[in-house]
Amino acid sequence: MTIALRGLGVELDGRPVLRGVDLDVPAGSWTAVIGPNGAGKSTLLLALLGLRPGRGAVTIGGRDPRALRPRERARLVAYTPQRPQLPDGMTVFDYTLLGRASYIPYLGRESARDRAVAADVLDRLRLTEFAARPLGRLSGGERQRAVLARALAQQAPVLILDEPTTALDIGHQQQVMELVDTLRRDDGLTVVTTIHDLTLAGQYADALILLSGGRVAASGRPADVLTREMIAEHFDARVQVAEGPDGRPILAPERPR
Ligand SMILES: Nc1ncnc2c1ncn2[C@@H]1O[C@H](COP(=O)(O)OP(=O)(O)OP(=O)(O)O)[C@@H](O)[C@H]1O
Repeated sequence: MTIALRGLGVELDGRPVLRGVDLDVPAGSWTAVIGPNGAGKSTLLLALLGLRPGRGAVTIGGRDPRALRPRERARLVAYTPQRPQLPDGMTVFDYTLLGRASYIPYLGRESARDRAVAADVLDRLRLTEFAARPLGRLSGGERQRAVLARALAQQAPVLILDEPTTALDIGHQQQVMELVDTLRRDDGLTVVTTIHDLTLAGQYADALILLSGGRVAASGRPADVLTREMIAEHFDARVQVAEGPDGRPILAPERPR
């Protein structure tokens, strides 16, 4: 499902946070939104969901998400926020089932299929052993995977993830990114994610969009965006950029001498 933004502008508290942002995400591709703290990345994702009013046009599969009812939106787009509020007393399984809410009739109960989908997602995220555990008794990384489980249970064709790997160790980072990529390839999901780990972004995304000061500073293939000069200019960081085995860039921080 294609996603398009044209001339997006968002103001918060009377201050421009995004200005003139254009974005095209082809169906079945993965775009990573990168940029320094405060650049507007999370705001961009909320605008894609139709949850941040602003100027310009937003379409997902040709439809304006701002015009959708919550149930319709939930079937079209699954979203994980950067800092989700979790009901600490709820079990991981019941929380994952919340992802099925848009399929459950009003005043109805979840079906056997809803429970099967939730169980399958927990299995794929290696969370089955935590299914009966309340969310308040999970580690930070386990909580983050539970949030992803709820989103994947929605089985929406578009997945929008705000910093999905921040609390994860390197093994779980790889596992989550691989799972998302498998879903993209096998089920044709369209993925947009913010991510601070630039090497990880470059390894998985088809395209990067670099936001800086609310504007698009660069966009394109990872090797074209993740250059030493771009990182210095927009992140004020010194890095070495090496070419990985598949031609994708690998960044290593370099201490100033
Ligand atoms: N609800 C809000 N009201 C007012 N200003 C906001 C609000 N949310 C974000 N901002 C401001 O908008 C700018 C962009 O914020 P945003 O969260 O989109 O940045 P980000 O690129 O996701 O940052 P980070 O990497 O730190 O998560 C920041 O200057 C932030 O202070």
